Amino acid sequence: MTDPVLAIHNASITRGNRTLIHNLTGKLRAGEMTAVVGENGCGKSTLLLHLTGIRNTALPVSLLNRPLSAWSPADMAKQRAVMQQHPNTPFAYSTDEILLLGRSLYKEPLALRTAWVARVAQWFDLTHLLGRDIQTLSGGERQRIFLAKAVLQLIPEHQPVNVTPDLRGKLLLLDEPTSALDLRHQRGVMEQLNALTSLGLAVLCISHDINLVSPYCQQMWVLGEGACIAQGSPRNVLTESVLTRCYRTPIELITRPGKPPLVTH
Ligand SMILES: Nc1ncnc2c1ncn2[C@@H]1O[C@H](COP(=O)(O)OP(=O)(O)OP(=O)(O)O)[C@@H](O)[C@H]1O
Repeated sequence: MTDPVLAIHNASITRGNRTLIHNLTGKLRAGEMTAVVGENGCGKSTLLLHLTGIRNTALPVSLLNRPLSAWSPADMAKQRAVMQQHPNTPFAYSTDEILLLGRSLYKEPLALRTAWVARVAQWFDLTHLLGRDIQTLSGGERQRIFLAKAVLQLIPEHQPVNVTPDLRGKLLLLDEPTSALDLRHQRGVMEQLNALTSLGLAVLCISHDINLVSPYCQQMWVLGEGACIAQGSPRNVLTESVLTRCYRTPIELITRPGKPPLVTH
C-alpha cells in the first residue's frame, strides 16, 4: 500500500481542561475521501485546524512523511489547501480576484492562471458568477467560490489547462463545504470532489450530512465521547449503536442494496 498523504499517530487534542479527542490515529490516502462526522462541539473543526499546520502544533501529524513543523508555509500551501467553515472576506474583491488568489504562490503567466480559474469555475458551476463582487453573492454561491479557490491552490505549477492534472500527494481539508448548498449543488460538489479524488487527491470533509457524504467517502471517522468512536468504511461504521452513541439520540438506519444505509432519526 502506498504511503499516506497525511498521517496522525496517537494524537490527543485538548481545549482548556477538556479533552476533545483522545488518542486519534488515522491516515488520509491518495485518491480517498474521508468524512468526519459527530455532534456539535465534539471537535471536528478543531481537529481540522490542527491538521492544516496553520496552528503551531506539537501533534504527531505528518504530511508526506514529514512532520507538519518541518514544512515551510509556502511549500505546505502547494501541497494542502483548506476551506474553513464560514469563508468570507471583509473586502469587496471580485470573484475572479478571489479565485486568482488560489494561484498566487505560483510563478505562472497570467493567461495560464486565468485559464485555470475559468476551468475550475466551470467544475463548480461558477462561470456565471465571474466578475461579481464577492460580498453580493448568496451564501451558497460564496461557499462554492471558496471551495474552487482551495482546489485551484492544488493544481500543479505550469499545468497545461488541457491536460488532466495528477493530484497524488495533494490534500484538501474541508469544513462543511456543502452546508449552504441546495440539493443540486450538494450533489454537483460531491461529484466534482469524487472526480478529483480519482485524480489522486486526498480529501478530508467534515459534514453533518451523513447521507450526502457516505456514498462518496471511502472512510468515515465518527467523533464523540472525547475520542474517535469508529473508523472505517461507511458500511462498517454506520451502525445504530455507533450513531446513537455519537449523537446521544436514537438513530435508525434504512438499508439499501449496493449503498451505505440511510440515516434517519
Ligand atoms: N477558543 C476557544 N476557547 C474555548 N473553547 C473553544 C474555543 N474554540 C472552540 N472551543 C470549544 O471547543 C469545542 C470544539 O469546537 P469545534 O469548533 O471543534 O466543534 P465542531 O465539532 O466543529 O462543532 P460544530 O459541528 O458545531 O461545527 C466546542 O465545545 C467549542 O465551544
